[in-house]
Amino acid sequence: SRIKAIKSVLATALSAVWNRKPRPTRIVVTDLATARRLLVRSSFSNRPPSNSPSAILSRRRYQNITSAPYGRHWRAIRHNLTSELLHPARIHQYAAARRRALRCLVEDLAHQRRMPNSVVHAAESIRYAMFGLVATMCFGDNLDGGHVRAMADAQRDLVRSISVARLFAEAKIPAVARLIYRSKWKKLAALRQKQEETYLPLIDSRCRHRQSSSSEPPAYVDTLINLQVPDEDEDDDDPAMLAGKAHYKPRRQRRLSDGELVGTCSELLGAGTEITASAVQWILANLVKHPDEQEAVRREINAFVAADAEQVGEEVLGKLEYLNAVIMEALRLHPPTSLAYRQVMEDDQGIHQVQGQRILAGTVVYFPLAALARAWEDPDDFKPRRFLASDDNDVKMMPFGAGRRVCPGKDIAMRHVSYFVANLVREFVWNEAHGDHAVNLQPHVEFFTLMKYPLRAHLQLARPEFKTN
Ligand code: HEM
Repeated sequence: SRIKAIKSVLATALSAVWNRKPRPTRIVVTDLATARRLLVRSSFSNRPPSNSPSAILSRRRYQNITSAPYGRHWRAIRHNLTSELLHPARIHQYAAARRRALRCLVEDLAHQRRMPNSVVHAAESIRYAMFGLVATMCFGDNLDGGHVRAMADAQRDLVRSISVARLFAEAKIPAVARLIYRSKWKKLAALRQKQEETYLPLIDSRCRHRQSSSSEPPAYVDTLINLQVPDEDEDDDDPAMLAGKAHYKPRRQRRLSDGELVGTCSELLGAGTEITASAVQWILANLVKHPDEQEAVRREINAFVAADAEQVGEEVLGKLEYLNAVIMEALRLHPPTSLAYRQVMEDDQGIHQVQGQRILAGTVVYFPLAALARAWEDPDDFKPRRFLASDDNDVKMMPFGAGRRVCPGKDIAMRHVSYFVANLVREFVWNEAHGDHAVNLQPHVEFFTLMKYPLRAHLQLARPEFKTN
């Protein structure tokens, strides 16, 4: 154990002295108007190199939409997502999958509430339901339940390992860092390996039996398998490309490699599950803390949905103004992605000044989304009504970011969040549990902003005359 201790002291000293890269200048923007002005500029279209496990392990060869530098590859994979899976005309095609996921979740919660101590562990149940739904959108129907759970666990382990990946990302000489932190590197590589082993058979089987039935909506993987992306090695000197012209066609194209396919699917599962499930939890947690607001949401739903209807249908969601106000207020107070950030690119319109400081190309600029959403009266209070009074131009927040890198999943995220919250409030009265199980609104900020103490509550059937389970 003494040798171990000496090794660990040596490792810390070594990494402190010569293994850290010099950091670029960093600036935090805390004023919403400035944030909006900057984020829509073309020079604010890039993020710093990604520190995700997949990017680090592939020595930044596997890029997904979030990690890809602004350019042709990013444009191709982002356009594929927004014009295929997330196209507004496609959203309804996954309604059956949403309904199935909701039914399983309601049954699970109803089952838990009948257990002896009756405290429902809602956080994990919501996350698994959301994961099953997004996995269907990603890989198609007919997924085996055990396989989905294995993927969900692998995904969570990868999210948890982000701080470890950062250690290697920040190393000046990566080979030395890999030597010093050999066991951490091995663990990281094993996680990624496990992910590949669970995803690749699904991708392969999709290649062989694509869209087994014509009624099945296309899966994300189908679009990725067919996707042609510009060849990395091609020169970036085409004038049409440089001018961002729509007719630009790269000379050489290629398909995504297996590693890129896994990384891009993992991005959809991560964004579609962790962030959305976290948003649902924050909303329900606030409704537990504010039973009067919860009752107002339920009253609104019951005014639009027949008492014996199986569910709050998706066609009703747009009419539920109070529910929407509650969702916006929770996103304002607890944006599940707490930070947007950019690495400034060269700009032909000159140098920016922010808060009296010159921003040069290469500077990393942070936009803390929760702090930017405080320009309201009583900013710490949960007051959904403020959104009933404001029109779109008046909405002083941006939980989905802004500019070219704005969240492409905004519409589907709002659909999933409102559908799940509406139905969960219609089925159950969410009451505060006591002692250690009481709702605690403290955040845990990592890659996403999760609840530090996952949501637990006492659930009571809201319409006992109609059997939930
Ligand atoms: C409530 C749920 C969600 C919230 C609050 C959220 C928020 C965000 C934010 C703040 C960003 C960074 C934007 C910026 O830098 O300006 C982002 C990026 C992104 N989001 Fe979401 N998101 C959510 C759900 C989703 C879903 C469901 C998907 C996929 C279906 C998704 C896919 C992405 C992707 C791919 C990016 C990177 C975009 C790029 O770099 O071009 N998000 N999201």
